[in-house]
Amino acid sequence: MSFILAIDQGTTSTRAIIFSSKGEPLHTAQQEFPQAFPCDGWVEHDPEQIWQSVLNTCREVLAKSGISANQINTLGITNQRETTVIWDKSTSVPIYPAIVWQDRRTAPYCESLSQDAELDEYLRQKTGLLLDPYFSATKIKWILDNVTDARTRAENGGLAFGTIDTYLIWKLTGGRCHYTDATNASRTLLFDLEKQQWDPHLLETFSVPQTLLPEVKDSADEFGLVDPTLLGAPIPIQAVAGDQQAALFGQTCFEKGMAKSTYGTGCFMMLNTGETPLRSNHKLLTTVAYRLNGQPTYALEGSIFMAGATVQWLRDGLQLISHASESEALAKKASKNNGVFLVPAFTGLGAPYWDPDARGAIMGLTRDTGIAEIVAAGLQSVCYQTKDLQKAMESDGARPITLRVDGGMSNNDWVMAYLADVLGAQVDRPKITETTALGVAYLAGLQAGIFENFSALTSLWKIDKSFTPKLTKAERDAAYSGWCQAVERVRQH
Ligand SMILES: Nc1ncnc2c1ncn2[C@@H]1O[C@H](COP(=O)(O)OP(=O)(O)O)[C@@H](O)[C@H]1O
Ligand SMILES: O=P(O)(O)OC[C@H](O)CO
Repeated sequence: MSFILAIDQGTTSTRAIIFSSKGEPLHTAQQEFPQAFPCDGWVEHDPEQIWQSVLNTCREVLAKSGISANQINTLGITNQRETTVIWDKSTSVPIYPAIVWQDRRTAPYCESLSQDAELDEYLRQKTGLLLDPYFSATKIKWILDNVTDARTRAENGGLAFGTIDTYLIWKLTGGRCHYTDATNASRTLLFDLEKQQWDPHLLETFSVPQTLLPEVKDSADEFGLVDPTLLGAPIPIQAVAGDQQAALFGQTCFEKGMAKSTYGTGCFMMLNTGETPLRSNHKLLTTVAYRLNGQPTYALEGSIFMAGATVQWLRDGLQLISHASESEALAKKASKNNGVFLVPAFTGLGAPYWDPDARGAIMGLTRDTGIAEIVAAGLQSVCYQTKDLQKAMESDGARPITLRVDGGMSNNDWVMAYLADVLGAQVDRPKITETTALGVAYLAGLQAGIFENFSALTSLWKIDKSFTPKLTKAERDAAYSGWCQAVERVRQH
């Protein structure tokens, strides 16, 4: 019997899950950790608390499973992406809190470079990304520019940079290994997508010394052995992938044209585009989906900031519901075609608009509008935003042939049915919606020889429910055009 331990280090919580050799989640431990918002638009995590949550959940899941660390064949790490940590190599102590992907503090710096059309095009071609505080490069620069002596220490080789995967590998191996994988590297704004190496021109542009950077490995590779004093055995770390890429892998979207959309706090839609990177002309991101045996497979990604978070706002902000799941019954009661649109631009709009100054709005209110209509409009906004991404992908010449969904909000049947309606396409929900951890477990299992190949994994994907479109094209177009008009009214850029 083989066991795989997957660590899923997310934005608000850490999970450790033990999977069987058939990809079944057997035991789970989860721990939330604090978020810090020290200034308007700033979001920080304490890397030490993240590390403790990883240790705690790994120890807890082992203890409650009755499986000893010696019986764990392999370990995989999947993580919130872009979040930036810099630490001292000799003490392993971070020199500043982790700057989280949502943090907007470098917006003025990005703005100051935004007139440089040449740089913009260079970034698009080399990294597949765009100039935005979301990615790691400007966060690294901010730490080096603002922490006393940091730049000198970095230039002298005393500091290390990592996204969360890299920091965890460092800690788990007792400071022996400074690695990342190609999916995480491809989110830094410093990585050449085609050459698969750090780009010297971008290191210079963002004033990042090369000595800070980790070695970039395949997503299934040898990332070192866990220090046996931590979990009780030297478990090999054999897979690393950013969480959205891991979800694509867990959904077994191995063929060009297969897409997944994850509905958690935000929504991340990712389409496998095969072995050649496809640059978007519609502000989608080009990214590494996974890299195996030195060969990258690429993806097109659309990132939406508010999906489940809109439901949280309906619950905590407006107090219209007490539990996220109540939204489903309420939405069913809403009058049809009521003309109410909720644009959840609470922190601006993500793909394909990238408008940081847009703000939220509810439009089309009448005397008949009640709680049900507002809740339904909140849920529908997630579907319309996915439609925006689908359209952008199509305009880039990449139509998804399948759409597989996962994440907490995908359990809402009303939302998934409306999603199929708005997209005019079938939406498939698998039995296991914990696809992020599953994806990295699959990668670790491939490296450890537990799974033979992609077809062994494909056969493990099982459908829970398919949603097929019921609206006519005219109805679909009318609803979507109402959404587009609502978005136009909140846009600033
Ligand atoms: N039945 C539901 N209907 C609508 N939203 C839901 C439902 N269940 C969970 N959610 C939303 O999904 C999110 C939780 O999903 P999860 O995948 O755990 O997110 P994350 O990993 O980003 O924390 C929450 O924002 C919650 O509001
Ligand atoms: O931690 P999540 O699931 O919200 O995912 C965060 C993304 O990786 C950010 O790019």
